[in-house]
Amino acid sequence: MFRLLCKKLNNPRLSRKASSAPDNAPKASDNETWLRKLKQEHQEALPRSSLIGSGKIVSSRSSDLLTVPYEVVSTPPKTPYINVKSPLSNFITLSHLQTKTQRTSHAKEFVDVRILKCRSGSGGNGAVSFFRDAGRSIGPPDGGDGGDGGSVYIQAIEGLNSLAKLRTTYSAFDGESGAAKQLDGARGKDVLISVPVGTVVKWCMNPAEVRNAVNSYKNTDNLPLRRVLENHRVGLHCTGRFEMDQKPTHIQLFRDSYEAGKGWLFKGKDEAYHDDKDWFQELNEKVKVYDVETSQSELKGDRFPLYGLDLDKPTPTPLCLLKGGKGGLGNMHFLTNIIRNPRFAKIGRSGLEQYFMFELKSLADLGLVGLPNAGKSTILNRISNAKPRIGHWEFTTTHPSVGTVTLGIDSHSFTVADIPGIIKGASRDKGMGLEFIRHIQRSKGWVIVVSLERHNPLEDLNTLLFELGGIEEVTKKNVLVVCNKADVKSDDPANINKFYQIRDYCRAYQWDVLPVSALKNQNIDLLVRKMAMCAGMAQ
Ligand SMILES: Nc1nc2c(ncn2[C@@H]2O[C@H](COP(=O)(O)OP(=O)(O)OP(=O)(O)O)[C@@H](O)[C@H]2O)c(=O)[nH]1
Repeated sequence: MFRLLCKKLNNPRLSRKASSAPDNAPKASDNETWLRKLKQEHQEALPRSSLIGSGKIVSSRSSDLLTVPYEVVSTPPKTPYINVKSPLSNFITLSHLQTKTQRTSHAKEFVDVRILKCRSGSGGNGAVSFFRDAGRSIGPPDGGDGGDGGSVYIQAIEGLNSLAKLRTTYSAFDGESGAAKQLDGARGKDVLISVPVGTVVKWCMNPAEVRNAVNSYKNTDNLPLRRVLENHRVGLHCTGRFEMDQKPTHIQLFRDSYEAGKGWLFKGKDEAYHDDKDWFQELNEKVKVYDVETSQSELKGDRFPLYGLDLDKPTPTPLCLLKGGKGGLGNMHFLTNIIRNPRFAKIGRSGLEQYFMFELKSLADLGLVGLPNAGKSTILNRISNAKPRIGHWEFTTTHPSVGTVTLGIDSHSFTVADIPGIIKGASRDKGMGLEFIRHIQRSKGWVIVVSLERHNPLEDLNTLLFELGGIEEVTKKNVLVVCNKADVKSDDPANINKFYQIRDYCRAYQWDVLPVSALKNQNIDLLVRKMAMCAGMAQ
C-alpha cells in the first residue's frame, strides 16, 4: 500500500501539489470571491445564440464562383461571423477522391500533397474527492483539476524534401484526470508534424465525407469530377477585418464541447438530485460565466487562415495548429459557505479534430514548362547538378526535380524546377493535368520550352500559354522562351522560319527568345545567362 502511494506521488503523469493535508486547496472564502467576480465582470458575456459548425457542403451551385475564391453571404451584426461560401474544389484534391486504380503510378514515387487528420487532446476531468485522515472520515474537498489536452504543432525544417513520410493521422494525447489530495492531472503530450520548407497547409474537408457527397452529385450532374467540385460550395464561418470591407481572413473552427452550464460530473448523488437544489442552480449560474469565458478564449485561438499557412521559411519554433482542450475543475473549487460537500467537478473540454491539406510547393527560382518531349529534362541536366530522367517518349518526367545552376565561383546560384510535360487539355485534367503547377507557382520566372522539331511550335506555345492560365496569368512572371532542338534540320528554311515566327510573337510581350540545342550543347552558356536574368539574379 505504502509502495503504491509512493508510486502515485512520484508518477510524472500526476503533478504533486499537496503533502498529507489539503494546504493549497482554495478556501471557501477564496471560491466565493472568485465566483462573485465572475458574475460581476462578465455578466454581459453570457452565451449568444448557439452556432452551427463550419465546413458544411451546401449544395447550391454557381458558375460565377469559378473565378472568385469565396462569396460573402452574411456579415455582422446579422451574425457573429463573416459567413462565406467557397467552391468545394478549394478544400479537396482530385487525387483524394479517385479510387486507387485511377491514381497514376507517380503518386507512389513522389508525394507533394497529403490530407492529414489532426486531433488535439481533450482536457482531463476534475476529481471529486474529500480529505480524510485518522480524525476525520470526510474533510474538505481536495479533488484536483484535470490536465489540459495536448496540442498539435507544425514546424517547417530544412533537410526534408517530401511529404511521403507523414502519417495519415496525428493525435495529441488527452490530459489526465485530476486526483485526490489536490493532484492535478498531467498535461496530454503534444504532437509535432515536421514538414519541408515550402509546405502550404490549408484547412480542408474530410475526404470520405466529400467522396460520399460527390458520388451523389455526380449521378445527377453527370459532369466530370473537377466540374462537380467547382459547382458545389462549402459554407464557412470566418473571422476577419470587421470594420470597413468585412474581409474574411480566418476560418473559425468549433469544438464539440459542452455548452455553458453543462459538463458536470457527479459522484454519490446524481444530476437530477443536484438540479433540484437551489444552491446548485445558483452556483451553476455563476460557473456558466466561467464556461462562456473558456469557450470564448477557445474560439479566439481556434482559427485557421482562410488562404492557408505558407511555410516558405524554416519556422524556428513550432506553430500551434490545434490547441488541446482545457482540463476540468476539481471539486475543491466549489467549496463555499453554503456548499460544504461539493460532490461534483467539471469534465475536461474537448480537443479539436480537423483535416488539413499539406501541399509541397517547390521554392525554385525558375520553372521549366513545355509540352512532353520538348527537352526540358535535357536542358536541366545540361545546366545544373540535377539528374532528371530523359527519354524519347512522352512523360519521361513523372515528378518534379529541382536543379541548382551555379554561375561561377563568386557569383550567385539559382534553382530550376522541371515539371512533367503539359498537354492540350491539361487544365481539364488531361495527361497529368496541372497538379504539378504548384511547384512553379512561387517561381519568379517561367522558362517555356518549345521544340523546333515539331510541326508547328508557335501553336505549341499558344497551347502552353492557354493551359497555364492565359497571357494575363503568364505575364505575372518573368518569361523566357527557349526554342530547343535547333540542331534538327538546322539549315532547312522552313525550320528557321518556325523560330522567327516565335520570336515575332514574343516581341509583343517583350519576352526574350533563344534557340538552343540541349543535346548538342549549343547556345547553353547564353541560355544560363538569360535564365539568371529571368530569375532576377543578373542584369
Ligand atoms: N535532336 C535533339 N534532341 C533533343 C534535344 N534535347 C532533347 N532531345 C531529345 O528529346 C527527347 C526528350 O527529351 P527530354 O529531356 O526527356 O524531354 P522532356 O521535355 O523532359 O520530356 P517529358 O519528360 O515528357 O516532359 C530525348 O530523346 C532527348 O534526347 C535537342 O536539343 N536536340
